This record gives sequence, C-alpha cells and structure tokens, in this order.
Amino acid sequence: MDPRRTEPDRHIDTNPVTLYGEFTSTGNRKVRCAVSLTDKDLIVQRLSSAPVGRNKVVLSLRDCVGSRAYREDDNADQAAYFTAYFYPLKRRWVSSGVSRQRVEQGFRLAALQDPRANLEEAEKWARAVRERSARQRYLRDGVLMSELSCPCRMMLLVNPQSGKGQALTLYNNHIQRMLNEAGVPHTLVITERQNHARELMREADLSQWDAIVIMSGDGLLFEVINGLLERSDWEEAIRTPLGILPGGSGNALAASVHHYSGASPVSSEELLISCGFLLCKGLVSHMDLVSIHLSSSPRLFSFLSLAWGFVADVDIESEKYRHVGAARFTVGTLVRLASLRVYKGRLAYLPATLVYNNQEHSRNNKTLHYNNQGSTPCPASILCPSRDSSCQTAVQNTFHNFCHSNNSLKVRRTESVPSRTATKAQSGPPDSLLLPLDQPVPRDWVVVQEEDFVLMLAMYQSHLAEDLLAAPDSTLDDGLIHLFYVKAGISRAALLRLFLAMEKGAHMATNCQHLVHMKVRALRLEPFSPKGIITVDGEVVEYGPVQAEVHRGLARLITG
Ligand SMILES: Nc1ncnc2c1ncn2[C@@H]1O[C@H](COP(=O)(O)OP(=O)(O)OP(=O)(O)O)[C@@H](O)[C@H]1O
Repeated sequence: MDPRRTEPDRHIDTNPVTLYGEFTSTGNRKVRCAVSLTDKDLIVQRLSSAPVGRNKVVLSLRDCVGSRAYREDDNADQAAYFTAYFYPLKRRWVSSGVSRQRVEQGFRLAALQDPRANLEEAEKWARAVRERSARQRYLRDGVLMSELSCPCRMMLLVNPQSGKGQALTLYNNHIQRMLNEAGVPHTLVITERQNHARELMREADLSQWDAIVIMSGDGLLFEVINGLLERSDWEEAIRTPLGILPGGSGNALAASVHHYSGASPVSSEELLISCGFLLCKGLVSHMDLVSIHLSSSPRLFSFLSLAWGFVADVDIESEKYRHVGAARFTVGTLVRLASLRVYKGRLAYLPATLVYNNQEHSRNNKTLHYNNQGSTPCPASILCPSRDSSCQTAVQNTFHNFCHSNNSLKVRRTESVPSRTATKAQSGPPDSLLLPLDQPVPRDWVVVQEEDFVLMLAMYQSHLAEDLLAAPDSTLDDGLIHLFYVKAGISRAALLRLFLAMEKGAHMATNCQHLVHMKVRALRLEPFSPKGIITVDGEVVEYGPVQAEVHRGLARLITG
C-alpha cells in the first residue's frame, strides 16, 4: 500500500491523504474498499463499477468517538480488523430535523501472510483515526485546546428509579457501548436511595476519579454538586469534571448541554445519544452555580433554577400525573390554569452591570483529557465588582417579555440545619453580594414595585425541561441569573400562550405586558403567605424568604 497514492478527488485535494489502503468490508467480504484518511475525514470508496457518487462515504472525524484494531479468535484466519465508530448528524426518517445516529465502519486487512503484521497495520489505522479525531475535538475556534491523553477514570452514577425507571436499560442499550467504543473505562455505581450520591460525593477519594457522570434526572446532579461542596476540600472537589446523561423525565441540564452544542432540538433517546457523544468527546467547560440561602436551612448550591408560584406549583402538583409520562406537565399546567391564583411577595435583585467577555472566558475552557489535567478554575474576580448606577439603568432598559416553565420534580426536602445569616462559616465559596436575610437588601438593589405575582422563575441554564427553552440566551457560564416574573392580571389565555411559545423559546417575542425578564447577579424573594412551594433545581426546599447569588464558572461540566 502506497501512502502517497491519492484519488483524483476535490475533497482529498484540499485535505491531503495521510493514509491509504484497500481492504475488504467487515460486513461483506465481497466488497472491496479504497480507504483514505485525511486530517479531517475518513473516506471509504467501494471499488466497483457503480457511479462514484453513490459509492463514496465521507465521514468527518469530528463525529468519530473511537477506533480499535483486533483479531478474531479463529487462529486459522491470518486477517486483522479495524473498526471506527461515528455518530454523525443525520436526517430523521420519520419527522423533520436531524439527530446523531451510529455508523460503524469495519475493515478486514489480510494482505500479508503474517497475522501479526496484519494486526500491526490494523493498529496503525486505528491509532491514526483516534489521533486525528482527537485533534479535531481540541481545535476550537482555531485554538489548540489540549493534548490527547488517556485513559479517563470515570464514575458513572445511575439512578435506576429515575424517569420511567429505565435508566439502567438505557445505559445497557446505548451508553455502555458508546463508552467502550470511545475507550473510556468507567465504574458503574447504581444509587440505592435518596442522598446516596450526596454521601458518596462527601466521602469519595476524588483523586481516584477524573470525571463524575450522572445518568438520571437533574435531582441526582443536585445531590452530587451539593455533596462536593460540603467537603472540606470543596475548592478542589468542585473542579472535578461532571457529566450528565438524561435518564429522568425533565432532563433540563442535558437539554441545555445539547442546545449549547448548536444542534437542533431532540428528545428522549436521541438526546441521550447526543449527550453520550459529547461525553465521549470529553470537552470540559465551566458552569455557573448559584448559592441559595433559606431562612433556617443550610446554604444550597443550584445549577439550574429557583422557582416560586405557578411554575413551582405545577412542578409539584404534576407529580401525581407521573403515570402519563412527560404529558404530566401539560396536565399539571391545565389544572393549575383552571385555578389560577395570585402569589403575594416582595422581589428584589442586583442587576447584572457588566457584559462579560464570553470569548475571553471560554478560552479558559479545556478538554477533558481523561487523565485529570484540569484547567485553572474560573477566577472569582471575573464577577463584576461594579455597582455603577448608570450600568443598572442600562440593564433595566433591557427588559424583555417573560416566560414561564414547568419542570419534572419530586417532593424531596433537603436536610435541615439552622442557618440564618449569609456570613455563617461554611464550606463552599463565600457570598459577597448578600446581606443576612433578616436585614434589608443592599441600597443598590432594585426592589420590584409590584407585590402581586403569578410566578417568579430564576434560570441559569437554557432549558427547564427537554421541551422548555425558558432562557434561550443563557449560556453555561455567562455569570448571569435570568430572572423572569409574571405580574398578576395576566389572562389564562395569555399565560397558556407563553407556555406554548416557550417550547421554541419564543415566549419573549409574544409581547406579553405582564412578563418581565431581567439579567441579575443576585436576588431576594420574600413570600407573604405563610404556606407555599419554592423549588431549587426541581427540589422542594424550605418555604419562606430566599436569596441567591451567582458564582460564575464554579463547577466544570463535560459539554460540546
Ligand atoms: N435507588 C433509588 N431509589 C429511590 N430514589 C433514589 C434512588 N437513587 C437516587 N434516588 C433519588 O431520586 C432522585 C432522583 O431524581 P432525579 O431528578 O434524578 O430523577 P427524576 O426525578 O426521575 O427525573 P426528573 O426530575 O427529570 O423527572 C435523587 O434526588 C435521589 O435522591
């Protein structure tokens, strides 16, 4: 095989062929193929008389998760094999849109009499495909992100009860195979009860792990993050790359990660394949966390949302409709719309006063090399220190129309330990913007004039559920809380329109006068009624005064 030999092909002309060979297809030994490897693609051409266009497959190495070489058990067969695994975006057969679909390309190498020589050749190909596809993932915006190294020691926590109780089946059907194809060894941990993951994270020897991945709904990640931040070495612990695979019924963070990758919306198993693919590629980004202070419970950390009013009520009330699957949110929304009510309270916030330089910040992102050479943590100084009143005015002029959402969640209360002030000694980063809950908010905060609300929703990621794009312009580490509220007086029909528009993230274009959207860095909510529901990341927390402050890029998440 002459590596200098190339085909007369435009594509190959622009990307020089670095390896060329002629092999038979693993699937059909009668089919002979010319296989070319460039820096960007694997090109497979059937050597037959049929028209060229129909016979050629060009597979982008960006879509490749791995490649391996092997021999079959049959000692009489001197051939060796190499197989490459791709998950390209393909048009769906049934509905419109695209989703990632698995493509396996396998070849039989039997040119030489010596089986070892054939295996060496197969290994050369498999290695070349792996190295070139790894190079593709490190190149982001033309900048080399990191070097390949392996293997990664991954803990994969699966909650067998999440969603419809199918997380383990989904792992067996998809994720196990994908991780094997990508050569990512992992240890499966099946969670046994509520708070199991939290306890594990508090006590784990994190030097043993390069990534902690959860396959569940958002509730399990909430436990993992809070467990990590309860450790005395929280600063190091929270830098452990985290990953999410959708196994619940809401899957808000998984949908957000998919959304940030720029791909068109998908749900269910297609979302799982997309997130599995991103996990195999191993790019790590920073993710904002928000510290949440409650009246008498310990401080919590939240990665997704804080909700009160209509949204929180629908979340909780729809639990009893779980048997109808994802449709429970629709049922819950309709039921709550029928008995629409007003929630009284006081809302105040610190507007975001600086547009962060996201480009600069994203350069801090690194690739998960699967060997724990972590990136520098996002410096706390990235948080804007400015409280300039002219900036506040500018931000107040950026009012948008609002949104709402619902989410899948369960009624699970967090452990309760008295803690009234924002300054109490505790693990996790200190809050610099909050005063104790029993003192008035700082003077430079904005206090909302209205005291009658239909809902308040603070979001820090784009999705509130797989099909609810609540904060379309949110990014993983923008250092912002996207605060939405709906003022009392909205009609049922208008509220329903907002919900429907949110499926495509179009709720802010509905020109609803009752909807307000602000970008803030901290907020405080003081409900007036003695009873009610507040949720954090879909978890029910202590009802009463609550305040929150964003910590930009505090955690690290495997993304695309
Ligand atoms: N084996 C288990 N049995 C019961 N509960 C568990 C088990 N393992 C974990 N849990 C609890 O279940 C919760 C899982 O909720 P999670 O949000 O991850 O799934 P879900 O509620 O099914 O998903 P979604 O919120 O998307 O509907 C965790 O907070 C954890 O406390």
